[in-house]
Amino acid sequence: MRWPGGPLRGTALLPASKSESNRALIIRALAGGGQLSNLSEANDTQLMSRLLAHPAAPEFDAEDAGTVMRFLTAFLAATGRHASISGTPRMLERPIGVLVDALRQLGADIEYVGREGYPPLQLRGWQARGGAPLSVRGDISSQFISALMMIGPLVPGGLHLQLTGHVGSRPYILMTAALMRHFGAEVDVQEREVHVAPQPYQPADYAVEADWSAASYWYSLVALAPEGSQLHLPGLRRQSWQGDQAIARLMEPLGVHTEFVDDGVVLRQTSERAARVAMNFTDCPDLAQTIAVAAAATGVVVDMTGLESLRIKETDRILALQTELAKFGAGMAPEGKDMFRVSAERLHVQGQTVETYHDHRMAMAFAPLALRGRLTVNTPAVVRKSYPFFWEELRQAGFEL
Ligand SMILES: O=C(O)C1=C[C@@H](OP(=O)(O)O)[C@@H](O)[C@H](O)C1
Ligand SMILES: C=C(OP(=O)(O)O)C(=O)O
Repeated sequence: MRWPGGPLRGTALLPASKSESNRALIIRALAGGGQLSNLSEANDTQLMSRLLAHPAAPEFDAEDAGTVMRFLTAFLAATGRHASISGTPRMLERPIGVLVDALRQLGADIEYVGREGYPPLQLRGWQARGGAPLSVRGDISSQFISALMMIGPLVPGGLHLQLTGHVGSRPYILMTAALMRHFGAEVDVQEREVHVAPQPYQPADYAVEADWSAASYWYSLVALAPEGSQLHLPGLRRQSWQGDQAIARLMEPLGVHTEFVDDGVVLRQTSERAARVAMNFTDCPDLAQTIAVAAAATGVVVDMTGLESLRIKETDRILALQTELAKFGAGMAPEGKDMFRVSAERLHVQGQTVETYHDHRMAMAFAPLALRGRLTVNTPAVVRKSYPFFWEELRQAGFEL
């Protein structure tokens, strides 16, 4: 792919939020009704929708979708299903023990088919128990906590979670609480405690917002594009439940200003770039790849912390970033405990090929480098997980693909 030159301008279409969509689908199934509009086109959402259409199926394939694996396991357990649930080879390397332990304490009969602590799982019904507080680690994946919260209204006496460890991805926990309340649940989230009352969900309608994580790639494109670039992204809200709205703040030092307009945002490139910044991704891990590549390309040195969960996502994202950034003369070096410094003297884009490691975010995070030279992205179809029409939008924006 390559960019023909000149500023980047126009409007780009975003997919709807897959995190909101996948929560709304689970909650609606438990509420027994409600109209969901603007559901995501992402494969992760299409998959969730298809699987929930046949809840009595004997086998479920969560593919490479973490939210599907974790949310559906809790849903199937709490609704007393007898079924197996599996996924891609990578999914079988992503932990699920914290969730299984908690579900067992709530009365679910679950067995590991293979390795202890990992999918695939065999579910054999549930004899609901409730009442006692459950201690749940918050430092592996917030998806375990969200999964438990969503079945909370079905737990006799309600659900009481005590969160231990350093809680990551907290905005996703708050998003879960917000959507549950929208469907009539009573949820209270404190620093280390979550309470869900045993009050049934009510059917409700919900219109899903556009996806801020997907928007991050357009922020990066505006940051790297020639002077005078500006872009309109419809569908994003100023009041958002998505923690990845943090991209608006994180991209200021990389030279992108956000203006909220009636129907979304307008991004403008500014000439004000920081020489060096520190950023923590504990609350927004999915933005780390976007920022790492954009920082390397704009010459901003970024000290990144809060990256612990990146090693257990679609791929080991730290290793993938280090390997692929090195091809462009950029580095992501460990600096003491838990910190990585991204820096590049001068980034050279001259015909390199980016590997994507079955990770949609690797493909989309590196794509903006095409503004600086000819670039090949291997297995581009990986974007289907969250943003199936990403390449089509780039073509519309003027890229030669
Ligand atoms: O709940 C969610 O929708 C998500 C939570 C985050 O995962 P972790 O909680 O595992 O960090 C995030 O990375 C993922 O893309 C979506
Ligand atoms: C980590 C991600 O998704 P999941 O955990 O739901 O597979 C992601 O979309 O970046």
